[in-house]
Formats: sequence, structure tokens, C-alpha cells
Amino acid sequence: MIAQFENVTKIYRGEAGLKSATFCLNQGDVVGLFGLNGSGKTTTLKLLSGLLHPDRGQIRIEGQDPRKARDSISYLGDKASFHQWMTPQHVEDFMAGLYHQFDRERFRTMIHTLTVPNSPIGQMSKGQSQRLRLVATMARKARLYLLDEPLSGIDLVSREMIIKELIATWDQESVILLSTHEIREVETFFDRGIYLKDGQMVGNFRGEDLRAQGSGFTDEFIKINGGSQV
Ligand SMILES: Nc1ncnc2c1ncn2[C@@H]1O[C@H](COP(=O)(O)OP(=O)(O)OP(=O)(O)O)[C@@H](O)[C@H]1O
Repeated sequence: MIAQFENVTKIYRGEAGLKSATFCLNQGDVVGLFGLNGSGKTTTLKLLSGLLHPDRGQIRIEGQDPRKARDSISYLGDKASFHQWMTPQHVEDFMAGLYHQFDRERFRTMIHTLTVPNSPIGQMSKGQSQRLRLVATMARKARLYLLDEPLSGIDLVSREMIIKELIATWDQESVILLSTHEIREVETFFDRGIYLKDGQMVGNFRGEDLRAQGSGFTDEFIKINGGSQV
């Protein structure tokens, strides 16, 4: 087991953003974190990354507090992380300077396969700069990859290709936790899905169990959220 999230509650100004959530993340799994806007996905990812601290409960990454496990965690947040003037080469040098476990070769391979242009970020489209941020996050050697909405701004046709490439170049010695509400095009890539609704964890299913019942991650999402997929 890589990560353990036990009875975790996060309170924002008297209101619970996340209530008593419990789950484990195991090596080799690609796990989806599914929920509507405001359901608690970003809160969960920030808690695992050590950016937020729980008000109740316990989080362990390989037995340690997330704040002490920073080298094991690679986090793609919702905020832009690089300057507008930076090209992929600048990003590569910056990341390699910051993290000794940065794999330049993997970075270059993914830049090529995800067709990130060789131009400054300020001249890239939203989807192109999002691809670059995703590549930079995944080229770090880590045990836990936390990807907050990595498919946002990526066109419908490219989403499947991007997830496919991401998994094809992944060594499977870690776990990927990926939040999205765009499940349909990529649902076959998830081993497990964790569902959040109004800050509560309302489901934790293995893909193979759902398929054995003739269901899938999208079907469960629709069941849980009353027919709405954002
Ligand atoms: N900094 C904050 N201060 C106060 N409330 C917050 C803060 N961050 C999140 N919340 C609240 O916590 C709840 C969960 O928010 P969170 O950002 O985790 O949801 P989400 O599932 O990531 O949503 P989205 O899909 O819109 O990104 C929401 O009700 C939100 O309003």
C-alpha cells in the first residue's frame, strides 16, 4: 500500500469540505476521483499532497505524514506552475534542477508523443500548456502522482490518446490518482474509482467488479449524481 487516508475530515470556515473519508491507494493502480463541482476532489488531492492538513483523521504516504513525504509525491494542481516565457526546454531544466529524481528522457519522449510545441508557454494554447504541465508532473520519479483535472482544456479527441500515452510510459511502481468529471472517454484506463458527493465518499469500486455486473465508472457516476455528468 502506498497511501492511506483514514477517517479524514477537512473543515473550511466551519463547513466540512470533506467528511470522514477512508480509502487506500495501492501500487500499480490508476484511480479515478470522481465527483461534481464542489464535491471535495481538490480538497482530497491537496490533503494527500500535504498542502492542506486534516482537521480529523490520519493520512500516511508510505507510512509518513505527507509533509515529510514530499519527494514521493508529484502533484499537478489547478494553478499555473511555470512562467509564460518558459519553453519545454526551460521547464525541463527547471524541473531537473528542483528534483534530482527528474527523468529528462521520459520528459522528452512525452513532449514528443503529446505533441507539445517548442515555443514559450505564453504562445501555447490552453490545452498545449496543460499537456506540458502534465508531462512535467509525470516525468518526476514519484510513488504517488496526484493529478487534479489533468484533462481540463484538452479536446475530446486527444483525451484518450493522452491517458494512453501516460500509462504506456509509466513504470507502474507508483499509483496515479486522477480527478476528472470527463470519465466517459477514458473510463477503461481506471483500475478503481472513488466517488465523492457533497464532501462525502459515496463509492469506491474496482473496474473489474463493475464490469462483471455489466456496469462501468460512467454508469455509476450517473447513478450517484442523478443523471448529471458535468
Ligand atoms: N479555501 C476554501 N475556503 C472555503 N471553502 C472551500 C475552500 N476550498 C474548497 N472549499 C469548499 O469545499 C468544498 C469542496 O471543494 P473542492 O474544491 O474540494 O471541490 P472539487 O470537487 O474539487 O470541485 P471542482 O470540480 O469545482 O474543482 C466546496 O463546497 C468548496 O466550496
